[in-house]
Amino acid sequence: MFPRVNASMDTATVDCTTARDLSNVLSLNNIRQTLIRLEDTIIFGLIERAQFARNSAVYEEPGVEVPGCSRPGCSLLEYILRETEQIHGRIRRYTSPDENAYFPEALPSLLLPPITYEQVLAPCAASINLNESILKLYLEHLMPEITEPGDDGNYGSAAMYDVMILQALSKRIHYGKFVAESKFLSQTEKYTRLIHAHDSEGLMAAITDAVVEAKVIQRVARKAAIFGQDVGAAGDVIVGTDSEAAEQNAKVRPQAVAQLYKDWVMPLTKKVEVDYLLRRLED
Ligand SMILES: C=C(O[C@@H]1C=C(C(=O)O)C=C[C@H]1O)C(=O)O
Repeated sequence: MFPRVNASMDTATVDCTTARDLSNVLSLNNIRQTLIRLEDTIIFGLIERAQFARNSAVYEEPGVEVPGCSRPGCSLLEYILRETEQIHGRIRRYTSPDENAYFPEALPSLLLPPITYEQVLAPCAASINLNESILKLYLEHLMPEITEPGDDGNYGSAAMYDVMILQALSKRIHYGKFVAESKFLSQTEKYTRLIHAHDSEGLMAAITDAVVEAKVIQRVARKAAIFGQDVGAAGDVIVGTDSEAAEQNAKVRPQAVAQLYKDWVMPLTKKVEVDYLLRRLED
């Protein structure tokens, strides 16, 4: 996805990186397209997770017994998340500037030769990681909102979808670094002034686009209603998309997804943007 300098040994192999023009990577339109695509991943993940009960045992410490976990007494979710990062880490996932690990201190050595990426972001980007807040938001707010209370024993499936959603949320929210860089480049003087004045509120106001935010909220609610429909072989929609039917029958409530974006996803994305900008001029 991001431009790389030395294609190293595996140019012909499948990787998430393809050479692209830098101005393309930082065009706000392209960044917005990526954010829109990530909405699909997040909503499909929520739909998958919502078919299972809350299954609190997955999150308790210690809940389900996981003898192999590197931290004694850790939850099943932590175990699956850590182990997933071990596998993905070996194939360079967390060397890409658009990926952030939940356990960055525990990343494994690489199995594939390293990639040198184009320096798209300022150096501070590497140390901005809001995953702790994302995990907290997921467990305390999102999980109770999208799942029915109870225990259906599907611990593995629940944890697997939790990991998928957590990774997608993390990518979406940390994409704020690219949004911020793009906005900084398009109005460098204005942002430089705010950065020198350490004006977080001014930066927050400058990056905020209320019209875009309103569209995001409307779009994700609509997507949740559409993706949650059952479609017959002839293309007939079995569950209606009018708002009442959608709320009642949807696999994940459209309003819950809209609320998630309004209260958490966009505010955290903007926090990433402001954190990045405050440090944008550091060496
Ligand atoms: C992503 C942008 O920046 C900000 C963050 C948004 C978001 O998280 O979706 C939306 C609008 C802006 O307030 C943008 O302008 O497109």
